Amino acid sequence: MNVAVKLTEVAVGVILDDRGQVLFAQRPAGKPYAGWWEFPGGKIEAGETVQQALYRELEEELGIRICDCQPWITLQHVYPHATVRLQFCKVRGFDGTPHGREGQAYLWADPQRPVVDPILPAAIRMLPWLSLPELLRLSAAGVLGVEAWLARLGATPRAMLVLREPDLSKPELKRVATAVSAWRRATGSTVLVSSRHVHADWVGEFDGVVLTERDLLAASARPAPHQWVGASVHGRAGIEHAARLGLDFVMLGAVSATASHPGEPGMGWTAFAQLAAHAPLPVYALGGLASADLDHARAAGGQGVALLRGGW
Ligand SMILES: Nc1nc2c([nH]c(=O)n2[C@H]2C[C@H](O)[C@@H](COP(=O)(O)OP(=O)(O)OP(=O)(O)O)O2)c(=O)[nH]1
Repeated sequence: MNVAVKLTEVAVGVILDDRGQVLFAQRPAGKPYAGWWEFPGGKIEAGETVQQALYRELEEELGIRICDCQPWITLQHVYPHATVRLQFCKVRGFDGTPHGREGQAYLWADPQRPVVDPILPAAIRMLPWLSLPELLRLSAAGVLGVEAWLARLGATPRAMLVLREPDLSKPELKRVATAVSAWRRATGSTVLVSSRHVHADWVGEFDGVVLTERDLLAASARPAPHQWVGASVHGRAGIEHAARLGLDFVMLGAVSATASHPGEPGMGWTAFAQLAAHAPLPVYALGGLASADLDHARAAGGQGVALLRGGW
């Protein structure tokens, strides 16, 4: 027998300052999980949108009026007291100075070294995702030429890079991978390698892997022991499988027409938003984009943009 689960809808604000710190709030006495830390927010009332609920909650709790708020992650969590659907939004702009109007404690902290403890289980999942950049660069030696791309890479400061070169010969790949490893060490950058290359002996040092959609759908567990595991996907099935495996992000595309697939129009921002704004993990927009598209991606609930030609 199917028993319908009552879902409590919650709007949550991940409030960021200019230094990348986030605002944590302590749950007050009298509520479930009293004393635990969370991101500010609360239940969505009948007839409210997520943004309206968040505006109201943050004004009531913190005395701030938010003015820059975008959807980010949506996930469900089963607690003994309730099954909640949490819609986490990134808040980058607000008027007023946060102060605990209902007597709760608040604290700005670095999400990588939060000084608060314990943090609610559903909120703690956001912390590693908060260190993902908004701009993910895909290597472009195949499309720009090895020498031209390596020169541009050398002039690029610390970044997160995906090494993915389907069209290079083995010796070219080896040369590119050696140069990427040296750049990674020199800049303190993070390098992920496409799963199509991961077993090659030239691969060098790297920090994670990005699964092709085919490798993702064939996997039944998160590949170990990488720090970061992402996947390239084309739709809902890929997003859902990546979330089931506990991956860190997906790249979803193609959003716009790309030079590598001429004549294919891309899904467009509306279709991207329908998938990204409800995804339970960070989603990068991929395909025919430039850094100027970052605002579109943010507004559509994306983590940011993944750039191939447009990144160099
Ligand atoms: N605000 C917030 N709630 C979270 C987070 N993570 C998480 O699992 N939750 C859960 C805890 C609660 O079950 C639910 C939020 O409900 P709540 O009781 O705090 O909401 P509220 O402020 O509207 O409460 P109330 O006035 O109706 O009592 O979501 C988070 O980071 N922030």
